[in-house]
Amino acid sequence: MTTELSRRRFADVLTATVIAAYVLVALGTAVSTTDSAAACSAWPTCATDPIVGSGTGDTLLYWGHRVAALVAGCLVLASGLAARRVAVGRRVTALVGCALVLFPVQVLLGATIAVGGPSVAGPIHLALAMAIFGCLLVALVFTLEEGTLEAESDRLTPTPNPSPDGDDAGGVSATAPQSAPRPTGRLVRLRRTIGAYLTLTKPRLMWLLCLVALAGMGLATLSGAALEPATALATLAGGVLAIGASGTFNHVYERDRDRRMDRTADRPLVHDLVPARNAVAFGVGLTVVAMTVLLTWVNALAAVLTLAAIGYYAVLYTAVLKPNTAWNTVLGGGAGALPAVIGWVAVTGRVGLPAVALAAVIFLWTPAHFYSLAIAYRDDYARGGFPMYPVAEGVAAARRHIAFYLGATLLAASGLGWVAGLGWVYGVTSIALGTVFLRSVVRQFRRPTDEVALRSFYVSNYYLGAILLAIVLETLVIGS
Ligand code: HEM
Ligand SMILES: CC(C)=CCC/C(C)=C/CC/C(C)=C/COP(=O)(O)OP(=O)(O)O
Repeated sequence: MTTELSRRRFADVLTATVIAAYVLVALGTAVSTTDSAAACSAWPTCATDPIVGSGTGDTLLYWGHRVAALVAGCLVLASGLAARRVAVGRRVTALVGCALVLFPVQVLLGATIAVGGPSVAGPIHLALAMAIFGCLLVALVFTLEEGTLEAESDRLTPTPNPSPDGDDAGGVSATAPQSAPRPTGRLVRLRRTIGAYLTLTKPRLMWLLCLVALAGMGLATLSGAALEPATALATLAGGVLAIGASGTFNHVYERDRDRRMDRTADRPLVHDLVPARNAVAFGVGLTVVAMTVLLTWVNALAAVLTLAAIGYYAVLYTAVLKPNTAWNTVLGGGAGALPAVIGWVAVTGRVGLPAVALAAVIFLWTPAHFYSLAIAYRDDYARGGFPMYPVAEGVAAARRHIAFYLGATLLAASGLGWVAGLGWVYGVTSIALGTVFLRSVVRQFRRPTDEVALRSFYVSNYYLGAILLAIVLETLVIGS
């Protein structure tokens, strides 16, 4: 009991340390991409009065970074001391020990940068900060796992949409849907058919994917290119049509498996609300209109990349990866990452590094986003015959991967801020929502229920939505 309690306390301290280390990375990136470092050229205090000196948000960032470094340093020390007292295992002790050794080196590097040391110190400082965060996060995951695994089987609740007869994973569902009764009125029928076609386009995915493309366009303006409103509108319109097309092809290909899954059993093709042949024609039509819009009002490269994205989602992900490998989500993430590059290309006509950095953030975020949902719906995916990661490798392995991909996403998002030169709006948003995302994932270990996993899924969307909005704000609203 006492051991349990002290291990739990250790996990609390380590969670706080991981959050502090993340805040430090994100603040450090924001400091180096703003002019705030110029306001202070001494260490550990500034030569001038920091507040009276400028009083800007940039100065607050700068001081925030120093204070966060102090707090994080104390917490790393506290974690190191606690690891010696609590029976946490050698892996955890070694990882916390690494962070403890690296931290003073990092402080010295920081001081060197503050007093105007060599420019190579900056990237090394960022890399070391990421290494410290990585060590602490992995240590936290191992610690939390020790407390989670025993309780696992008792505490995982049934999937959110359990079939009425409690059909087991892997079996063909006894809940195969009946075709819905046909409505009689013509207007009702028309409304229902339009609704069915709309559902085929997967409209719920569109807001976030449009934000990805808009952020890509915003980043391009930082490189000096001008964004015409007509280009932005045409790119988004082409993107929405393309997502609609690929979503439609996905519905057609998966209609038999969708029938077996509770979450998808009400889809239009399952109920023959739209004949498969008409759906294919609809998808082809949307693709043609998307290409026409992009070729007429944007540029050829944006059109080619959009066609590649449709092929990626509809063929590579849906037909090849999803039914055949547990790596489907990781490899499939490229489809969702492409709109970042498409947005940038729409403005500049070529591919650029910040766009690739944004694409990397989306790519790494995708497993952290989807595995939580796949945990909650694991039985359903098993019924559909899909080897999603939690189905193929188990919930514990999936949860561990969520934490690692989350860490990689947070670091990649800081790298994006650095590469693109984003400022304090992006920095503060990343810190606030990144912390919420981190806490929601830690909660999955503490309370391993499907409800908590689902909540984490939604938080992943808010996190990405918020940092994309911050990029749009900073580049297209404040910066314009
Ligand atoms: C392999 C990659 C991905 C997989 C397997 C995946 C899977 C899913 C699934 C199964 C849903 C629930 C859909 C529904 O019930 O209608 C969903 C919802 C969603 N996904 Fe993803 N996703 C992926 C990538 C992405 C990407 C790249 C984005 C955007 C950048 C995205 C944004 C969303 C949004 C906004 C929702 C809607 C959440 C809501 O209902 O409010 N997803 N995802
Ligand atoms: C510009 C362009 C065309 C971009 C394509 C972007 C895109 C649609 C990304 C993929 C998102 C995705 C795989 C969602 C659903 O997964 P799922 O199909 O496995 O979900 P399901 O189980 O609900 O069918």
